[in-house]
Amino acid sequence: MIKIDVEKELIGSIGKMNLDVNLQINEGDFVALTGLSGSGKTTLLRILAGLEESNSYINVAGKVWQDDKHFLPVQKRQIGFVFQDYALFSNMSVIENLLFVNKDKKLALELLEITELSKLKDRNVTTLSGGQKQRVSLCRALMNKPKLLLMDEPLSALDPTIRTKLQDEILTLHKKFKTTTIMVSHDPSEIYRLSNKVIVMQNGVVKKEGKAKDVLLKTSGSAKFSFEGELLDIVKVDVIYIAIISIGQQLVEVVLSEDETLNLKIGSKVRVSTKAFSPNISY
Ligand SMILES: Nc1ncnc2c1ncn2[C@@H]1O[C@H](COP(=O)(O)OP(=O)(O)OP(=O)(O)O)[C@@H](O)[C@H]1O
Repeated sequence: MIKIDVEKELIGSIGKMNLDVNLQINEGDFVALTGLSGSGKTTLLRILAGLEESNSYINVAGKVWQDDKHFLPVQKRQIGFVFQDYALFSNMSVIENLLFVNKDKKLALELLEITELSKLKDRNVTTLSGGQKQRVSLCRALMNKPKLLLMDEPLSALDPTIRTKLQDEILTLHKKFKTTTIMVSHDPSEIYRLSNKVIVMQNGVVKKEGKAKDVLLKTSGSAKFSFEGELLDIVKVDVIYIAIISIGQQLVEVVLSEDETLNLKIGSKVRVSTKAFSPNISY
């Protein structure tokens, strides 16, 4: 069990903001941390890692990492950290990056095998693609068998195909090593696939907590499905109008009557939903 009671006064974009988070996380949980920009997600990870001062109580598997008398420094907190920008040692090869953390060559080779990096093990990390670098970073974070793996938007710089592949590898590694994980993500499909618990932060506090299907799904009533997107354009074709909406990586067209176009503004967020097979659009 991981018990966290974090307090810190932050200076937010509209003035002072209290980061005030009280959580219990079970060992082996995969927690997704989400919420608007500036809500305190990265600061929470940094506090857990011991990179930031705060008034906090942090207890991991019965060991106090931090309370009003103790402050375990970052190198003693058995954590693995994966950042968006990889943070690899650029003068080293793939395997050297891993062995720098821990000399366990058997574990290093096993991690490289799972993430399909075995053939690249002697390559300098600067010659790798973004997806390969992030795999190395993930393997390196697991080399000291952390009690807690912290990942701050690890896949957000990668293109969608590579991203899905890395999600699969993260899942495989999580099943094998059962490392308790907290991952910051803004991507609902990623959160749904990976996590067994979602925490939504807003202005420094936990706004919602629960399983992805209870926290993230917005379909309600008789709506069969529903997507959020951005209205890019409305094009007139003969007597009808077609709204062009970007949803994730896709462009979607929805036919509208002239009346329906009146309240829509190009650039605004819209929701495309369907009841039975008749799509409608609301804003
Ligand atoms: N050490 C600090 N002292 C005071 N304020 C801070 C400190 N660190 C961060 N902040 C402020 O706290 C707020 C939360 O920042 P944080 O980076 O944790 O947000 P976030 O939810 O991770 O945002 P994003 O999704 O954009 O990365 C920001 O307004 C930031 O300026």
